[in-house]
Amino acid sequence: MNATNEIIVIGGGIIGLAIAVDLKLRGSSVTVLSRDFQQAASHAAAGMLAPYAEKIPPSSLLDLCLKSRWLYPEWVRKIEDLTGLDTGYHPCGILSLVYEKPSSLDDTWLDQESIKLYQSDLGLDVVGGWWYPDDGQVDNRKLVIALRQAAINLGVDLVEGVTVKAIQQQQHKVKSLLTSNGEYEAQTYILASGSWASQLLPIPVHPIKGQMAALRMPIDSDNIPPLQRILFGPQTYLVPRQDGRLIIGATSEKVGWKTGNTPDGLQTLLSRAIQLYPPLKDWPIEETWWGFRPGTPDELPILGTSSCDNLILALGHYRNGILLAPVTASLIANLVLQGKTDPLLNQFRDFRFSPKSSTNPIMLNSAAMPLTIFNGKNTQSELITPSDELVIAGRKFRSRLMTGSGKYANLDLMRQSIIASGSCIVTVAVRRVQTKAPGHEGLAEALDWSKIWMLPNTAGCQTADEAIRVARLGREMAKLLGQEDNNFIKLEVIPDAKYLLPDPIGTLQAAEQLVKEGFAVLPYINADPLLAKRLEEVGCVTVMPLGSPIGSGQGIKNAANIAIIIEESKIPVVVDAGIGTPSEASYAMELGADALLINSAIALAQNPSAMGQAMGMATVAGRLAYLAGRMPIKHYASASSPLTGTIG
Ligand SMILES: Cc1cc2nc3c(=O)[nH]c(=O)nc-3n(C[C@H](O)[C@H](O)[C@H](O)COP(=O)(O)OP(=O)(O)OC[C@H]3O[C@@H](n4cnc5c(N)ncnc54)[C@H](O)[C@@H]3O)c2cc1C
Ligand SMILES: CC(=O)[C@@H](O)[C@H](O)COP(=O)(O)O
Repeated sequence: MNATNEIIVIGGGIIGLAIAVDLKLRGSSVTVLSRDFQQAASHAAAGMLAPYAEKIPPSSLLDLCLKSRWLYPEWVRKIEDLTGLDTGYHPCGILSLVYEKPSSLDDTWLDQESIKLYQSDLGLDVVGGWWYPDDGQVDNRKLVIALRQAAINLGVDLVEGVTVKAIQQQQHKVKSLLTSNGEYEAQTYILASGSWASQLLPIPVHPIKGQMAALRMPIDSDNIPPLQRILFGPQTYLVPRQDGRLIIGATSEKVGWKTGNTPDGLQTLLSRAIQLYPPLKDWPIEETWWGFRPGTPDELPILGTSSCDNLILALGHYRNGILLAPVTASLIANLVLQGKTDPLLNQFRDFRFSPKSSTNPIMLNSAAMPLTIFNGKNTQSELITPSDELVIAGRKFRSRLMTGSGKYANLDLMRQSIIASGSCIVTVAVRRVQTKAPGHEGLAEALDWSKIWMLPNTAGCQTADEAIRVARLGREMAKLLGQEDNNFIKLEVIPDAKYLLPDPIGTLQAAEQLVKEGFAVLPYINADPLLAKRLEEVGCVTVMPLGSPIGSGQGIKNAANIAIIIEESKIPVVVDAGIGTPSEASYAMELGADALLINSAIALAQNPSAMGQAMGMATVAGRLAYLAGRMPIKHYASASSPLTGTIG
């Protein structure tokens, strides 16, 4: 165990380093743990400080960006003074160029003739644009080097080449960090690990790849290069550095963690650049590279406190992390040291992705809802209101029915049945896919995983250790299918082959470990309210009590205990296993379950696709009935028609 620190920052990109320097300057003791400086987006970026050229509409994000741009000159001067190093800060202005004239023009618009006065030799397609004198650039590579040096000079403990493998939590607090360099403890932790944050916590941050290139600009007899201002065109920008390099950016690709420059990426990049400014076609290429922008579903950063009392989040800066570094550092340092959330941070809190929040939902496209027409209306799409979506670990799902993928006669039937059910979460047995067990060959290819959220499960594991190992494989499996940020695991620890009843102790042990490793754990349990509570306390994101043994079709045999779990749980309750008919599905939902998981009843029906649809409808019906509130039960009858005014 490393000595107890006051503050540990996870991630040594521009955001982590800027925060560490700010905290250290205010007297805190700070450690930064970071894996790889070269892999950081901060190294890959173009370094534009461009709130206007980026056309960020009036919003909290624009306010944040403008404040940061305003802080920039003073901030870089401080870093340069601390280190004697240049940061390449250059408020050179940005010329924003378009190929199509906008429909409404104000008096800042520059037409083709006027724009030539700002820059000659522009591409013939350029019809005009705008001049933003206050936007500018910093040389992000130089800046990060200077920030690292500043951190070292100030006495920040900068530990590089170390990977944080897990954030260990207990009772809503981070207890310690498991790293490739042993265990670290601190009073406060700041997560600033950019695109990789979702590997440690269930946070909706994902990589958006950008490919880049640098050319060497020629110079004239006075040593002046042809470009001195940034040119910001459609899907491309040219950033002339003061040392004569021209940075060309950037592609924007949702390809997960696929590294490397590609022929297609570079061709796109260079042809867009030549279209904007043709003379560069003859300039020598100096370097090509790529990086991962930390994207979020609403393209806003995630800043502020988290569900763990001593963990602060500073990530998801997407396209503007270089620009946003000074303001992020200042607001986060205030939050850590004074415990106050600045109103500027309000729109950026992580709880906007949580159940009670109505803004900016994370939408996962559901599989097609069953087209069931009653009175000419599509009942399902009308009846599920956006505010009634199922939310698990901050992720929203349109359907409350989860389905299994086993026991179908063939994969086509499985696919049709799942689509008919409207389910958008499908559980897959990791072990059976890995071993290509009968019915599981080709399963990965059979479903459209861009529409369906995979719920890997640890079926076939008899002990906690086995389940932990298989869960890790599950996470890799989801990644291979393009779900990089999928850290969900349906935890099954089942030593009993006859009734397939789960082992409560093994389940709790495995859940504790998997939560520490950053999994969103959905444990399958017997309907035991105390166990459900313990699992909630260790950080599971749902509990999944069984209705009756898996595959038995006996229905809901333990309604009283399930009702207690529902009453006591703060996390979603998913009734899993044993449901045999739509009426049983509806009953579980009427009890107040948040969701259901059904496999055998659909797969083994004579017409699985029709049964899938029926189960989907029953889930919706039960949910609506629960929300509507049932009538009271009475001992005696009470006539429906009025008794007054009856004849004779
Ligand atoms: C091609 C491209 C062009 C861009 N252009 C601009 C621009 O012009 N202007 C602008 O403002 N922004 C730009 N950006 C965005 C900007 O680069 C990012 O928003 C910003 O760098 C994010 O900084 P960060 O510190 O949060 O993340 P990063 O810079 O990615 O740093 C994260 C660090 O955390 C470390 N880490 C991750 N996981 C772990 C772990 N488990 N344990 C230990 N360490 C870990 C990583 O190794 C990395 O060093 C661009 C980005 C790209 C990719
Ligand atoms: C697929 C899966 O996870 C099952 O183990 C689950 O418990 C569903 O049970 P039924 O097959 O009884 O619906």
